[in-house]
Amino acid sequence: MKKSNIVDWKTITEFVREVFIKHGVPDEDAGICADVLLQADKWGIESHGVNRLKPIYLDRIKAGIQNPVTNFEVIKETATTAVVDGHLGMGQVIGYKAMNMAISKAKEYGMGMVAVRNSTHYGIAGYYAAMAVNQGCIGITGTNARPSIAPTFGVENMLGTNPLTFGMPTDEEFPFLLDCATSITQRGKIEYYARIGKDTPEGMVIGRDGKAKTDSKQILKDLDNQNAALAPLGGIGEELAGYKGYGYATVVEILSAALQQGQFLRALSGIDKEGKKIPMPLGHFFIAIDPEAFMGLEEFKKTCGEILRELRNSKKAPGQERIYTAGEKEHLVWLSRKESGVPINESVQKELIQLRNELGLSRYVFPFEEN
Ligand SMILES: NC(=O)c1ccc[n+]([C@@H]2O[C@H](COP(=O)([O-])OP(=O)(O)OC[C@H]3O[C@@H](n4cnc5c(N)ncnc54)[C@H](O)[C@@H]3O)[C@@H](O)[C@H]2O)c1
Ligand SMILES: O=C(O)C[C@H](O)C(=O)O
Repeated sequence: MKKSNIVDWKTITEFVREVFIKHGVPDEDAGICADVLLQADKWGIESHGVNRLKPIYLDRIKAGIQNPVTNFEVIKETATTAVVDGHLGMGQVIGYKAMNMAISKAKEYGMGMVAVRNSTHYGIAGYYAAMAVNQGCIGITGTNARPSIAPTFGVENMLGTNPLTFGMPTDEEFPFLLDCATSITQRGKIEYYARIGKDTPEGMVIGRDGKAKTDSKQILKDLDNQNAALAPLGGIGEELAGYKGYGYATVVEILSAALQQGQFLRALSGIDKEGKKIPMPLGHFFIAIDPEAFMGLEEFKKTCGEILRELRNSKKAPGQERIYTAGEKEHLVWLSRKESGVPINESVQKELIQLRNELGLSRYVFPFEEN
């Protein structure tokens, strides 16, 4: 077998699924968790893919701060809304079920919204928005997260990197899918930089002294010790309108916590006064809107497509050959990876081999191993 850092989709999906099962996640749920995790890699979002299998999900299950078995409890419901308690189960399973609930309500009543409490990290927000799009709906979702972003004029990491994510069906091959944090960068990207030995670009992270921080490994420690904070979208201070990112991160924090009366801001640090790891009961929200309840799905798709095409066809900046719309680059990455698989960096390769050996999954031989 020729050595390669690329693992085909079937192998990596089965492996990740089995690893979740070995950690106590029931079969069907393990399939959902693997699907959400690997969708990140399919779209080229390395920060939230297989990179995070061990450090986020397995380590948290092992530390007893996240339950492998998900108890999805609907605690309040109307025709168009619901509040769900996830009981610290698997965030991906909770997110999947909650968005499905919002979609069913939208299909029946035009709109549906589900607020979730006591959840855990749900991975890429775009997965859930895309679920709605695949059912012919507009999908909107957000989540709070452990404290990372400093408010404008502050240096304390207070807000999560809080993605605010929108998916829209169009008449094109791929949807409009705007899926990003409300900070310039997010923790997963800094983790990825640390894995591949890269500094974090200046302007994304500040220390308590207000000065830039760029050492990726150190930033991750400092975020936990409250000695670093991420800049909101727009950056530090008011000059490039960082208060807009700060404002949107706050919107996500409010919608994630206040509708379901859950924890927020520093209460989600996941670390107690003695430095011990504790659960971070996260909140999410999921909204589905059925364009059929307005002027019709086909009409919506057509107008949406026209807007996107007009944007892409507008005049390019000097030296630029192409204008993209949100979701397009991810679609292109998928097309380029579809037949091959996921590239795995050396640091993650070691983790996968170690997991395989520890869990007795000897039937998996990865293409990056020595023969
Ligand atoms: N669960 C959590 O707590 C959490 C928190 C933060 C982020 N995340 C996830 O992390 C992932 C990455 O977030 P990020 O902030 O690093 O995203 P990012 O900065 O890479 O931005 C990605 C978005 O920008 C669009 N985009 C990129 N280049 C573009 C261009 N030239 N023109 C038009 N659109 C363009 C992409 O299509 C995509 O929608 C997301 O999936 C997000 O949901 C999760
Ligand atoms: O890591 C987190 O706590 C949230 C998010 O996934 C991020 O990468 O910032």
